[in-house]
Amino acid sequence: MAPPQGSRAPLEFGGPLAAAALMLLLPVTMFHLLLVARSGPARLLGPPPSLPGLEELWSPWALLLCLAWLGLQAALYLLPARKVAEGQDLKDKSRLRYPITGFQALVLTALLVGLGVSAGLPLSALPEMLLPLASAATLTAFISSLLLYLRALVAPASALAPGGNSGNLIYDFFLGRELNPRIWLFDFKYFCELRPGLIGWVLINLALLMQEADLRGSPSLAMWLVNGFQLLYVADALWYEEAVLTTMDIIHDGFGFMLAFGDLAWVPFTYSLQAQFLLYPPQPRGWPLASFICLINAVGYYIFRGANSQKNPFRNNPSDPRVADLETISTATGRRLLVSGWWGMVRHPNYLGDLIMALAWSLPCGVFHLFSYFYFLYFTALLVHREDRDERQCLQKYGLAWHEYSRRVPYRIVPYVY
Ligand SMILES: NC(=O)C1=CN([C@@H]2O[C@H](COP(=O)(O)OP(=O)(O)OC[C@H]3O[C@@H](n4cnc5c(N)ncnc54)[C@H](OP(=O)(O)O)[C@@H]3O)[C@@H](O)[C@H]2O)C=CC1
Ligand SMILES: CC(C)CCC[C@@H](C)[C@H]1CC=C2C3=C(CC[C@@]21C)[C@@]1(C)CC[C@H](O)C[C@@H]1CC3
Repeated sequence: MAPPQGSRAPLEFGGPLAAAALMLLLPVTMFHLLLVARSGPARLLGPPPSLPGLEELWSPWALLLCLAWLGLQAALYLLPARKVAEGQDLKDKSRLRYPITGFQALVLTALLVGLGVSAGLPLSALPEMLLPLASAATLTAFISSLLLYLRALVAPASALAPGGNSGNLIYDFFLGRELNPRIWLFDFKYFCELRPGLIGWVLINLALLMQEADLRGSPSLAMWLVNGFQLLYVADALWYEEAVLTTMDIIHDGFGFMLAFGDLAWVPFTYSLQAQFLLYPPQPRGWPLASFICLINAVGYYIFRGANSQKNPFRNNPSDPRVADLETISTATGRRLLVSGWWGMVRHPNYLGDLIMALAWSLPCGVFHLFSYFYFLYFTALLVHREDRDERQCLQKYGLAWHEYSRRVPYRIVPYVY
């Protein structure tokens, strides 16, 4: 991992002013999207048709529901694990241990929700509560970030993240100071990255599907497609949960407002926008078009999974038989870089697959509404920026070897384009 840099680390995300602007803009954008989504046909640009009153934005019940959800997911996290995985080497060469219970949590949540619905739980009423739930999640993210910031004040220097410790309060609050805040096996960042937000996202999607069934007699084909594609994505992330231990969020970034808000509020409430959109103008889709969209999603998934299933086993054990035949280059750190297979096509093949899937999730909503392409546009910007950050971190880690890799694999995300 990157050496400790503290206040000497170059500022990312445009520095303190941009961090302050993002802390305001991200929640505002999320509420804008939620407001226009329910006023169908949803328009991305321009003001929402009506502004909500305070009673529509805030409810103590929504806060209670949000906390109960976090409590349930925390309890599922702590269930006996099928495996306890080790993270990457820390600064002191030690490794943290992480329970692998994500997929189990998804299945148990599905069982509990199934039991609840059959006992009369009105899941299709959930979409009516999205605004107050988003407010509760945003408040929870702000308070958690504050507590995390305070906790970092007494953390040893070795526990701090390479970025996020500039000395500027706003910037450090945004990026997060402590790398792996945890109490024993309960790792707050790892927990938030995968559980409450991702599982919450598919639950909101399901509630929207049920609401559409209530409204129109049965869910539309477009709604089934969006639910199916996104469930596959979330189930995949939880099935391959261990892979998140090699992402930059876990090995490089501290846990601050960016990830707390991203995980707890942004993911469930904006990643479900396509399903929210589909509730209003009915989107009749025939099977030929649906099959074509499924094909696009399958291609994206094939690249995404193929690339991640080469890099993750390779990082855990370079002699793993699944990747032992791939060509590599050595680096001065002793770690090697893959230069063949998916990682010989572009330098971020997993991002390419992810973007193709993002497109497939918007297509069921038609091609005339920019709103349903919000996720695709945001995600393109996020991944281009993330790739650029990763590129700089890899250049710092691997120096000449990274130059050599970039020479042999000149394109970053899209072959012959970028
Ligand atoms: N849906 C969403 O909102 C988001 C989804 N994602 C997805 O999450 C997944 C993880 O993303 P992310 O952590 O950003 O990126 P990666 O999983 O691609 O990890 C980047 C790291 O991989 C290692 N690496 C890079 N090139 C090579 C190579 N040629 N051979 C071996 N190792 C290499 C480097 O770390 P090192 O060498 O130190 O191991 C680098 O820092 C991706 O599939 C991405 O699409 C990501 C962000 C948001
Ligand atoms: C609010 C800001 C605009 C930025 C927030 C970013 C976060 C939403 C994302 C940062 C990295 C993420 C990853 C995932 C979800 C989104 C966030 C948290 C995955 C868990 C999605 C599923 C993949 O299989 C793994 C991803 C790891 C990174």
